[in-house]
Amino acid sequence: MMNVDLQQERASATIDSEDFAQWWAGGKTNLEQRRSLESQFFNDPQFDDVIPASCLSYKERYEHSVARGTQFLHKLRQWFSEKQGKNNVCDLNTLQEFRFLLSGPLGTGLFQQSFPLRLHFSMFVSTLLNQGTEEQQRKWLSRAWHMDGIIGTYAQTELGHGSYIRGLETRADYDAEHEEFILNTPNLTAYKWWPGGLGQTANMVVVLGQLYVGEKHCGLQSFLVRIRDEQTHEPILGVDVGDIGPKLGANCVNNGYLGFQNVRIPRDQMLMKNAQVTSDGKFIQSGQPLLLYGTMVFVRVITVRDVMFELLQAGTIATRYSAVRRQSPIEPGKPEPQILDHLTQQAKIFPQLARGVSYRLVADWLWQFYQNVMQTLEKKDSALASDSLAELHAVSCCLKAVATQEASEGIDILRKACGGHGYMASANFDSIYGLATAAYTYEGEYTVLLLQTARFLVRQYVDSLKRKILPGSVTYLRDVSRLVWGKDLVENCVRSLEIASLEQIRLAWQCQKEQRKRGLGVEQSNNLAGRQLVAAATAHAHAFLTRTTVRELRRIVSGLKPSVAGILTQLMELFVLDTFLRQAGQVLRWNSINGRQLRQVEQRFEQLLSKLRPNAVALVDGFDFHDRVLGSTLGAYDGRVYERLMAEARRNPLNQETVNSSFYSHLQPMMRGKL
Ligand SMILES: CCCCCCCCCCCCC/C=C/C(=O)SCCNC(=O)CCNC(=O)[C@H](O)C(C)(C)COP(=O)(O)OP(=O)(O)OC[C@H]1O[C@@H](n2cnc3c(N)ncnc32)[C@H](O)[C@@H]1OP(=O)(O)O
Ligand SMILES: Cc1cc2nc3c(=O)[nH]c(=O)nc-3n(C[C@H](O)[C@H](O)[C@H](O)COP(=O)(O)OP(=O)(O)OC[C@H]3O[C@@H](n4cnc5c(N)ncnc54)[C@H](O)[C@@H]3O)c2cc1C
Repeated sequence: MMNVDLQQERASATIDSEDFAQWWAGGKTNLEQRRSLESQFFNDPQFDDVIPASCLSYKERYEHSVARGTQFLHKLRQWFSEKQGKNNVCDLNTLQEFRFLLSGPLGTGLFQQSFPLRLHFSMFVSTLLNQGTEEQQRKWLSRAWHMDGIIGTYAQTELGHGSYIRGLETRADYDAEHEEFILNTPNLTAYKWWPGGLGQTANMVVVLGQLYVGEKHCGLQSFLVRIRDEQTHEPILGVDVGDIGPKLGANCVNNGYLGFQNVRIPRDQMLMKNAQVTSDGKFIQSGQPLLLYGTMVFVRVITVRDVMFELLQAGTIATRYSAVRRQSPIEPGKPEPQILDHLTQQAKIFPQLARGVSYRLVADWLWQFYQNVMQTLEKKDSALASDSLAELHAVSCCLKAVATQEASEGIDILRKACGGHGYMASANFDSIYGLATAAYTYEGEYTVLLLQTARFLVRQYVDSLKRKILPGSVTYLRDVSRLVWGKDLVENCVRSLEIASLEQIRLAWQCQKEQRKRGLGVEQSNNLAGRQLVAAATAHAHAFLTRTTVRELRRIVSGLKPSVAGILTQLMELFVLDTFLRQAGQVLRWNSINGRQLRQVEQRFEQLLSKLRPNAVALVDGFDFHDRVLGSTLGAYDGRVYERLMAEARRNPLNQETVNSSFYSHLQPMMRGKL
């Protein structure tokens, strides 16, 4: 039976959640296909949970995720190859599509704490694709794609170094006589530490190590290394491998450690698309060295989409729960309202929904931009390629940093918006938050990535002073006009964010110059200007996110059904106004905006909350998360929150006996003074 409040919400909404769901899924066919695929898995008893996953031990969780992961991949592959037909070869688009099935809603529905085979596709296969020569791809790619004797992962980070990649200590020495590389872990800090699936799952890795040919250091290169025997799965001689242990979240990923002692691999297992070692030991750098970092760029790009889903999963749970939960009369003597009617509750939840929708539009744009840059890189026009890569790096770094930070913060706001019940593991905010906050750190830590973007921004700012043509993402730096507060509030807000960004970049540049004038070197000056540089990259990200959201929505809006267009326009506006208000410190620092104008924004913000209120439940229904994807007692479609909370408590293994054995062994002796 459906909760009556949710029934009422759905009946009185002015948008059709099905229309929204079709747009969200990329069309009716896509939506139907996704639902049919999900039902094949979610209705299959072999994918049911007997015991709540949160009640399993760490080891049991791993074993469960491998058992389920292999069944999942087997079934999914069959479905995917039928769908792809003859096109079932591994290229960038196919990989992205498949990876999305693993880590998007379907994968999340089956693995709330992720699973260890994910890295094989997102990082191992993508590295072969990006960094392997054609010959290497012929040898390895199809096998890897079909997991034919190969389960891979990406081993870059070490115990001692993660952010500063050039500091990695793993060594690969070329032995010309045997045409082999010899891999070594010279000390404890050189142990690989963190790679997902490395602990007990993977049998091959892409390893990043410092290449030496004789005495000559040839920089970091990537190597394909077998670490476990294909048949027995025992570690190869000289390989020391294991799992690093429980973490704050993502506890089924099987993150591992790895050390090498004189492990030999053939010469053709260095990935040689951009750099080669000839058989007689000549090192040739034939491509742009930075392409070695290509896998990281790829994952940063797709992470924006991953955290968008996590934020909206949490948003769906909090919205439905807030429509079911009744508490605290607004007027004395009146019935307790749905907590969603408290304006402050709307102000916690709706901006997160708006942010998620904005990330969706920006993630689509970013993926397109990534593909365009990849095509440019193939054209071998080195100047153009290097400019495009620099822009892609800068944009993807700040978007990944800010999106993961805001999504994690948003998920925690949504968790708190569910009061005490939000803290239950069965509400599922812990898993969702655990994954989102991991993304804040992995694939480039937040501050470290913002500093990368800031370098690019300062350079573009200096170019703007020289009146040079600027890349698309920063053309606004050419516009030095002051803010003219007009009728269009959205435009006022976006423009003031752009001005704040421009001025903050200018300030960061001035700080660097001041330090240089004091006689400090470039690096020390950058370090001392660090706070301003991070503020500049953050301000740029906000300006870019708002401008891109507005532009992308306007580009597509005419092709949408009026009710979908209407709610998306409200959400876009809410996102822009919310960003402006949250960044008010920066905005007011760099723009002349008076109290009346600020109040105008606040009033419109509050008005938008009221406008969205009647459609909130229909909107989150439109994201079309299956109950299994939400995995939450608070967020299920039928709204039977209290029944589910109680049923889940009763399923808890502790409640399977009326008296636990610890009573006889400890409590009773304590009470009888017999300890
Ligand atoms: C079921 C559903 C579940 C979903 C969720 C599941 C979660 C669990 C599983 C998730 C899987 C996670 C997988 C994670 C994997 C990893 O984390 S892999 C390791 C990633 N590591 C990093 O990202 C390290 C970050 N550090 C760096 O990238 C770099 O070291 C640096 C910070 C960028 C600095 O590099 P350095 O070599 O020191 O170079 P610099 O001297 O600073 O820069 C030189 C110039 O190069 C430019 N540059 C740097 N990187 C790139 C690049 N990638 N592309 C292009 N250009 C680059 C840099 O800007 C410099 O340019 P100039 O300013 O012009 O000199
Ligand atoms: C869940 C998870 C999964 C992961 N999966 C993988 C994987 O599959 N493969 C893999 O190779 N790695 C993986 N990693 C490792 C991950 O990429 C690194 O942890 C990440 O890049 C951060 O590096 P670090 O741990 O060295 O942090 P640190 O760099 O030590 O960061 C600590 C602090 O130092 C600051 N700091 C560091 N450098 C600078 C600087 N230049 N300027 C200013 N401040 C600085 C940071 O801002 C931060 O506040 C994973 C990590 C996690 C958490």
